Amino acid sequence: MSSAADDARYRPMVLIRRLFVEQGVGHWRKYAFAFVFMAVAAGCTAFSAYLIGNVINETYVNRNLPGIMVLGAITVALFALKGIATYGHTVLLSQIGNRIIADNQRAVFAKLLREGLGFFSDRHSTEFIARLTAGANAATQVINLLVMSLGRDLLSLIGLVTVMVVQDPVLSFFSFFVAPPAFLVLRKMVRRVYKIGRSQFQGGARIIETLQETLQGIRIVKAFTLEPVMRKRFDDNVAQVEHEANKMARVGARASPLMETLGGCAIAIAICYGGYRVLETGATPGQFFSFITAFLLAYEPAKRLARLNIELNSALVGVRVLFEVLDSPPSEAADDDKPALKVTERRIEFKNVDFAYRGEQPVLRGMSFVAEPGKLTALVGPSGGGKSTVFNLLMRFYDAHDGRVEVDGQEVTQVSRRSLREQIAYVGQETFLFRGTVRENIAFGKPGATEDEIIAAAKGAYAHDFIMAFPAGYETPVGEHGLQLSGGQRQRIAIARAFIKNAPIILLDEATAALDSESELAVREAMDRLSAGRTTLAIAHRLHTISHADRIFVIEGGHASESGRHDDLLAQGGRYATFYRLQLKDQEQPAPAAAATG
Ligand SMILES: Nc1ncnc2c1ncn2[C@@H]1O[C@H](COP(=O)(O)OP(=O)(O)OP(=O)(O)O)[C@@H](O)[C@H]1O
Repeated sequence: MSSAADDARYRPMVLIRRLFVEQGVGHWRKYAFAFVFMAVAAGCTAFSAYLIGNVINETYVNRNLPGIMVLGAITVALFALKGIATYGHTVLLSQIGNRIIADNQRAVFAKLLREGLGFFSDRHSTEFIARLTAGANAATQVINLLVMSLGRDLLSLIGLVTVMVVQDPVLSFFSFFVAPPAFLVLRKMVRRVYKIGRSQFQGGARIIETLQETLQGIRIVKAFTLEPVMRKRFDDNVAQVEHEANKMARVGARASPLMETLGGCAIAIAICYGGYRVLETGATPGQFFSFITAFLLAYEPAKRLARLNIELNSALVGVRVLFEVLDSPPSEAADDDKPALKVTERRIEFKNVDFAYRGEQPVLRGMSFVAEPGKLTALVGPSGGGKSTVFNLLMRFYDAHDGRVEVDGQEVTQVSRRSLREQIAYVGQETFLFRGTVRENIAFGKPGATEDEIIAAAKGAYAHDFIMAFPAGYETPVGEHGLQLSGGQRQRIAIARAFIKNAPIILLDEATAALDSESELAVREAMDRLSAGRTTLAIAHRLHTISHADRIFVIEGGHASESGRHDDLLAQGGRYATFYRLQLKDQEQPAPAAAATG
């Protein structure tokens, strides 16, 4: 729910002012040209209404054929000019609109990249997609609505009303009596439209959410035959949006009967009183027809202007959402002005670190350990013990609440995030491959990498041979989630990506958990090569994968409860020894059983 302060910050007038000041003003030259074109088009419309009077008089009163011919020629010229002017302002406004959409999309995307991990774990990713698309479009819609209304409609109205007043001031006065009641009715509808617009927007966002979630989890959806469940979810969302859209249509159209009746009254007055003046007072029929033409032509722009508030309020829902995204302070504020991390020895140390993701629930409690330079240090322990959290703090996805996380004696919070992350190569549990080719995915580790570097990295990760076996080799597309590759192949491409980064610190998070023995062996060999000579911190669930580690820390309850080499820990007969025995037993049993750690 939005607070009262937020509501004040996002009042329609505030949003409109910000839109123009922050997004519209930069395009003022194009807007000025567009206004000139709109003024020309409006002038043509008004003048054509004025000319009708002359046409009628020349035809019926003066019976002047050459005069009628001239009027015909002028009409062609007028409409051609109007066509050119309409083309001009339409193209200009579209160009400005497209630029504003693009700028907003860039701004929202840049904002998202400045957010920390906490921001994303609290929200559903599709929320951003809905905001990115709907918000950016709504900004353009609002600006164009206002520009078109003030430019095209208001200028046309001013021109046509001028013609009406020139032709018959008294009749004009009587015809305008319908305006005040029409405005009163429309005012009442605006609030309701805004409310329905918000709920319509949220429904639309949920449709995108369900769609994206289903696509991302399509394997699970199919494997668990969840199609009916997903269809029901989708149907419910679509039905809600349809319901809101119908409601919006009803409310939006509710004014029509009254507006049309009032319009009919005004036209009837014009016809009766104007006809009476022609018949009884000798006014020229040209005047009368010109007035009626101007009146009828003014009817549409007047209706559009009267409904402007409704249209605006419906579009402002999206603008508010857009500004809410852009206004919130980034949770990972830029810190490039901090000194860069200077890696000398490559020593990592956690000193009595406390941390909680949420409120009072501590995840790390007095976590202390050292990863010695150039050595393999393993973190093992039960699921939820805090192993991945150690990585999160080391890469500064989150900051420790107490204690120190140091690299070569420098506290990580005192150096810039960029310089810290540049020194770390990370291979995660889930291998994420970006849309693109194998080559591009490896090169993400080092933008601008040469062909030789890419091949060397792939060879280092034992990936070169299988990549070359693909018909397209390094140019093989790997799809949005790398679906065409096996788990082991994806892992090795991820390791190649870490290889090419050539960072002094390596973080490996349970990279072999999902692999069969053969793939696991290949990936382990690749990881061993990657680790050689670098400081490596590895999270492992299957203890045999790190039995050769230089030092193993058992992480339990948010701190390191035991540490030592594999053999020493076994000899100690503590928690590590228990885990190890349990895992051995699991492996001996034919039925799959849950590993004791993780
Ligand atoms: N983003 C988050 N927000 C809130 N709580 C979190 C978040 N990430 C992890 N936690 C919680 O922190 C605790 C430690 O999680 P962590 O992922 O560090 O454990 P782990 O030892 O790596 O577990 P696993 O072996 O299962 O991967 C868990 O209780 C988990 O629920």
